[in-house]
Amino acid sequence: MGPNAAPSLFDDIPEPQGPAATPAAIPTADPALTPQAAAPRPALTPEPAPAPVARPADVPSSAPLAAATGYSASSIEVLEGLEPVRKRPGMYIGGTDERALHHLFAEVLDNAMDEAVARHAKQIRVDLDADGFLSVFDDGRGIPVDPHPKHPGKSALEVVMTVLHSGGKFSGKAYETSGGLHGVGVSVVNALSDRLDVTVWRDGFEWKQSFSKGHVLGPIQQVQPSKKRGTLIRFHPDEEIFGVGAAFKPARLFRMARSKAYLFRGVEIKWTCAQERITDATPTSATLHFPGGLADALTERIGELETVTPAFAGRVERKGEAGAVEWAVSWSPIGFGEADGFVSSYCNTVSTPDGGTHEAGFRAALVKGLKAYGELTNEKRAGLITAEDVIANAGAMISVFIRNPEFQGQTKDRLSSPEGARLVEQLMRDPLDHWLTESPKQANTLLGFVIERAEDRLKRRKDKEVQRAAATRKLRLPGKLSDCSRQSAEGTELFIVEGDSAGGSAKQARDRTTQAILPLRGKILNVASATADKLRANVELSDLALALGVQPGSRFNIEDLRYERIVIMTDADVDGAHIAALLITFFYRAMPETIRQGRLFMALPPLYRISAGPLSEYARDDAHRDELLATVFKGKKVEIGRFKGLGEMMASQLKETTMDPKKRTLARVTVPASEDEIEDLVERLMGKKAEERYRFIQDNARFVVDELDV
Ligand SMILES: Nc1ncnc2c1ncn2[C@@H]1O[C@H](COP(=O)(O)OP(=O)(O)OP(=O)(O)O)[C@@H](O)[C@H]1O
Ligand SMILES: [Mg+2]
Ligand SMILES: [Mg+2]
Repeated sequence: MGPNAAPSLFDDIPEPQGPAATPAAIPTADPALTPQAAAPRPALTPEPAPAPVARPADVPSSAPLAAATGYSASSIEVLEGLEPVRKRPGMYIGGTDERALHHLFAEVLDNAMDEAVARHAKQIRVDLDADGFLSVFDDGRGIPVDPHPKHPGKSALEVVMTVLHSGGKFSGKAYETSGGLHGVGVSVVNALSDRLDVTVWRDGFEWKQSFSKGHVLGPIQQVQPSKKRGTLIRFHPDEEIFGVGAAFKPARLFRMARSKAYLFRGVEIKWTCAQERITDATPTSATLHFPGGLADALTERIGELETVTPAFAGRVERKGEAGAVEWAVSWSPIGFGEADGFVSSYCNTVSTPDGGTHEAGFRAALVKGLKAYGELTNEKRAGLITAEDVIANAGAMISVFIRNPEFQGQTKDRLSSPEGARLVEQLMRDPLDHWLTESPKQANTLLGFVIERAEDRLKRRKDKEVQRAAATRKLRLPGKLSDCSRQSAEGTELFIVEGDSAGGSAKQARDRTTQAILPLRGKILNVASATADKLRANVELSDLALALGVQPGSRFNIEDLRYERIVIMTDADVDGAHIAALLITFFYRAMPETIRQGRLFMALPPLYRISAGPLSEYARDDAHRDELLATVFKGKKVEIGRFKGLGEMMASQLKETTMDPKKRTLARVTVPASEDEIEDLVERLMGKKAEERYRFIQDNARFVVDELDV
């Protein structure tokens, strides 16, 4: 950090919207985050001595070998039909967790979307019932029901549902640019459902067939004459695979359905969900239809965030052959929610969270376009720009339609067709050049912004080099910090304490080698509602960042952190809790990575000291006190002392109860583990809806999460 770093602190922390709120980032318990320290790893078992194996020289035929090891031709199994799917679901849906469970919906919805994109269906209906069954209907052509030429006695429908690699999307005759391509999707859903019913309307009739765990329950039924068209798949995931109680999450289904509607203007998705399944703000019914496509999706995502320029959005179809690109991108100086930027990409309406060639093409188009514009306008610094600089603060959505795409795996998390990059780069370049030259003012603003990112990056790199070179030299640290003597971060802790007197006790109680103390003197702000300007001006918070060796906001880098752990140590009273809540909020807003990586803790100082003669114990709260009185001190004449604050404790007491790693208990601050929950949390804490946030805080007014000894 340079000498005038302070004014640049906090300049890119998202501004909160709505009225003030206090505690935030009050995470829920997450057993996955229990530290390794608390649960020692099992010792490695010693290398096993090589098992005695008969050598070929000793045995003329392999028969005795087979007998000895039990491994012979009969050990090699061939799994029939859908058995492999049930035996190894991971290969088909990436696991059996919540994400995998929702992938079942993606498969069925993808098939319905393929009908829509091929312009045979206009409407899709998604419905989650009270009994946990999920239905997807589309008014497309309907899965063919006539007898299959290669599977006598079976309808095409049955083949599609029970035979892997059966489908109408291999040749490109029935579909042009489909998300489906393996002929696997819906058969996998069938294999992993304890019940699946298909209804098809076509050829003048309604048809029906049912399955369980991939097995057909009876031949296809011709139910009644009907003029309707379409396919309805209603299914229930098998608890044997996904675990007892596994159930679809309405919020997640809704989000998936909504993003599909954004990806193709020609479709309307009707959503309904049984009220009793809903635990959050997800609507029970909605019609999703977005004629504005990705441009609308981005607008919604950006909300009222300040952006550098109006969004750059467009859609281009390739002439003569199948292929199209649609995109929308905007840049935000303060980041998007908890991240600096994001790229959401899709191929043939299938979400590709791990990116791939289309994202590469997108980045290449932007970098080349901006550099070319820089040359045109004689801005030499444009030469510095890399893809990283262009993308860092961008919020981008990109959707491509290509024939025969290639993905990694059945869950299609990453697009690997080289054509993805070529297509996007080619089709985007002209519109980008036009957009830039059409409005030089906005183009210059954007170019300037991106160049700044590039210069920042270069400066950061240089700073880091300097920092390394001066590793042993004293860094510029706030005066009130009592640093520890160890140079590396490993095994070190920073205690943030409230007030000078507590700071004094903590200084005496600490282990100088590994424990540093930073007393906060003035009032810290209500960080949840303060503007970035106010945060910047707050000396206490600036000093905290300096002591930690990091820059808050988008330039935060967890590797800069000077300590392994950060411990908030405040008095065990209401004021202390308030300050702790403000600090957690600050970390959550300005350096959420510290929480995500489990580096932020709360100390748990005692409130009472109870003694009877030579016997003495500390109690953390009233309940703990009562428990001790009823057990350890039962029937004894006791003296109870209440600590008014940390500063009142003797250094030895503070050490013994709160700071000594061998005796104390710390609480780790965590955030909910799943992406969904984090998104929800961010939405509620940072979002525009004050009443939402208020309710959330009320529901979660506690922060001690995982108690653990570290
Ligand atoms: N809603 C639908 N409307 C019409 N045909 C469908 C529908 N759903 C499935 N099909 C037919 O069933 C075939 C098999 O579907 P399945 O999902 O198993 O594989 P796929 O979509 O071809 O490829 P992928 O494994 O990549 O999803 C499809 O290719 C299509 O011909
Ligand atoms: Mg499919
Ligand atoms: Mg199939």
